[in-house]
Amino acid sequence: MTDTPSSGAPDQTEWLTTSGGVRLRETDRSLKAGERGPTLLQDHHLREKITHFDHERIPERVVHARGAGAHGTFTAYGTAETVTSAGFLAEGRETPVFVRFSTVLGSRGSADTVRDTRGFATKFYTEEGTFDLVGNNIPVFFIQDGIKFPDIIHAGKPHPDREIPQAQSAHDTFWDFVSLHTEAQHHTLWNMSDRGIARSYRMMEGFGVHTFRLINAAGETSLAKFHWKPKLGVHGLLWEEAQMLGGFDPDFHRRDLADAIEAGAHPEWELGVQVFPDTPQQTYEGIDLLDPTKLVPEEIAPVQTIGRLVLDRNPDNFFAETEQVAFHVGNLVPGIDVTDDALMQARLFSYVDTQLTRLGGPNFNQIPVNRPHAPVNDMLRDGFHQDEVHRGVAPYHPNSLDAGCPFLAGDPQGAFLDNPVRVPETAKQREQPASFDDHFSQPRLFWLSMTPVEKQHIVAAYAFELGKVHEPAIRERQLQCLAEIAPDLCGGVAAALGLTAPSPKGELADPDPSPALSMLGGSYPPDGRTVGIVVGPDSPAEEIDGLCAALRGSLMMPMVVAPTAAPLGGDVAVQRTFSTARSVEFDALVVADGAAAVGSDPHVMLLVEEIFRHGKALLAWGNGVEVVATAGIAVPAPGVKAEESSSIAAAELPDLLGAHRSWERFALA
Ligand code: HEM
Repeated sequence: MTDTPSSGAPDQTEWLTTSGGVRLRETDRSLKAGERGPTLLQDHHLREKITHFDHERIPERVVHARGAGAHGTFTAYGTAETVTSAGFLAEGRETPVFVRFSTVLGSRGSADTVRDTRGFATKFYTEEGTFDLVGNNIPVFFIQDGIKFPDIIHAGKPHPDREIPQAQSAHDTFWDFVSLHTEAQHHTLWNMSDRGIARSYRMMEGFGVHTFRLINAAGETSLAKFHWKPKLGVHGLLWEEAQMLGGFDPDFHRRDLADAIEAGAHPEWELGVQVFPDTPQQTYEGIDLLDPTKLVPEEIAPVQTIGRLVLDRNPDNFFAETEQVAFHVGNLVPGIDVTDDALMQARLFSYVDTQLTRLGGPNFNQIPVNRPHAPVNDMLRDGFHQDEVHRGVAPYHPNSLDAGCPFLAGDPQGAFLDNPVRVPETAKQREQPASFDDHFSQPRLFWLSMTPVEKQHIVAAYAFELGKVHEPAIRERQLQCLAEIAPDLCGGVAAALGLTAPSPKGELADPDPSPALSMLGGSYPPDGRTVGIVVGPDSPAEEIDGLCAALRGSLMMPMVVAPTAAPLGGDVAVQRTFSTARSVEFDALVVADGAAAVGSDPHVMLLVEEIFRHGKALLAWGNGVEVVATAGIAVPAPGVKAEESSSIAAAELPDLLGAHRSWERFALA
């Protein structure tokens, strides 16, 4: 587990030096007049060390400040070649990538497991230049026009007077805005679902959100939406787990990503596209493709997979890579272009603008993680943090002094060609299409597509969030919005708040549910799942060792939980003691033979009880079964089993973890 740094040997030379390379014989004591001082201004090493430290921090991102990154490779299937000429999507082409996952609202040091949208930004270092797919784990957005971005973010961030609450949407200003600006209701509903509290970055879908324009080799265009589909399925935490993790392990997602990669359980996604004809209306089946608060159900526009992403390397240095990476929606390659989506258009301005401040000037593309892998010859010169030593005398075009170089490329040389999309003859206006006024039919589609347990979680999430809102008028206004989405949703939330549910003012839409929107169903590999193994002092060390090896062999991550940190039997490492373990770290718990010796230790009882309550797999063998019984849990129950041996437990776990939880247990409760 990555409690300690593990990213390899430092790359410094053997001797400690100044930044000028002069070797130092002392770094613990400053240069003083005599033993007792004062300290001398001439101490260059002291001044350099302190000055550099004083300037170590850069501004955090104005949004998405908290994140974690990883390197990997994208391999194209070639199935997109009919719709785009992008070279990196040609069959078999392998492209290095860097991905940064993030939360939106919290500061750099905020907890990972808060209820929020997650960023999913991918930098493809293609041979034709850098392509950034800067997406989220939710396919729709709060606003239809980028001019509203400062408004939604100001509303979601902590209140400006006291700078609280941190990384939360459960407060007055957020609900004030989304209940007034009702186009935000669809995205908000996704946030209130278990998508808002992802189990892991590895278990999230990703979406480009906007509609892009693709151009193929023949110059034909189509419209498309990008989707990332995780190999491990889409899973959430329970709200109680998310809150507990905020205290027990605020770095839960960051740790999970790094640990899984280190354990060889490399996270994987398939990239897919929904492709639509590029018609003048830019609609599909009545859905406006330029409205980023709307999705196109997969049932009417299937996602066609076009490649595979594998993340297999942790960054060596968080600041250099994860913190300094600079994504930009305008980083496009030939074959992929933007559309007139007014949200996307504002983003084209915002990212570089903010990075000029965040990364200290205009040369941030020279930072290693941002450097294109394609050759660069850009005639951009000088400025803060200029690392290049440009040769020649003529950084202008045209010129005759540098032999006319650099040349402009044409079509056959792989230039990015601006697609000659027709701009309608029209007046300048601050307006939008009438279809953008429909704010409730798609949230209703989402609600109708949920399973009963997902609906239960959504009602509970609204009840929690609105329960934290102090202003009664805001709660009531939000309840009215819920009434426009679904009276049963509104009724459930109103009952939990002790309020009367209002009736809808508008007519309810009648969309066909989209089962693809549900997170439930399917069975997935157990890669990188953590399994706690509770042992007693006399548990069979060799067997425990074998169990750990078997779990690691199936890419799971065992953690032995023992009364003390002393290695079991002298050489089986213990990762958690009873007092440092908490159930929320584990996807499953195995109680080993020999554990009965600990009797009804309150930590172990709590561990077993929470694992059961949270619907996680709970296995025991030998007298470990007595521990489960002492905790008051009947064996067997769905996902709770007494096994004959540790090897049977190891064999059963992948299946039990495949569905993430024993959902039947919630129905029983
Ligand atoms: C569909 C809508 C949007 C999505 C999917 C999205 C996604 C993201 C993601 C994933 C990041 C984190 C990038 C990273 O990891 O470094 C980010 C950062 C950011 N986004 Fe957006 N965003 C959206 C809308 C907007 C809009 C409308 C604006 C402004 C008009 C905006 C401005 C920013 C800014 C300023 C940052 C910080 C960038 C940095 O400092 O590097 N975003 N966004």
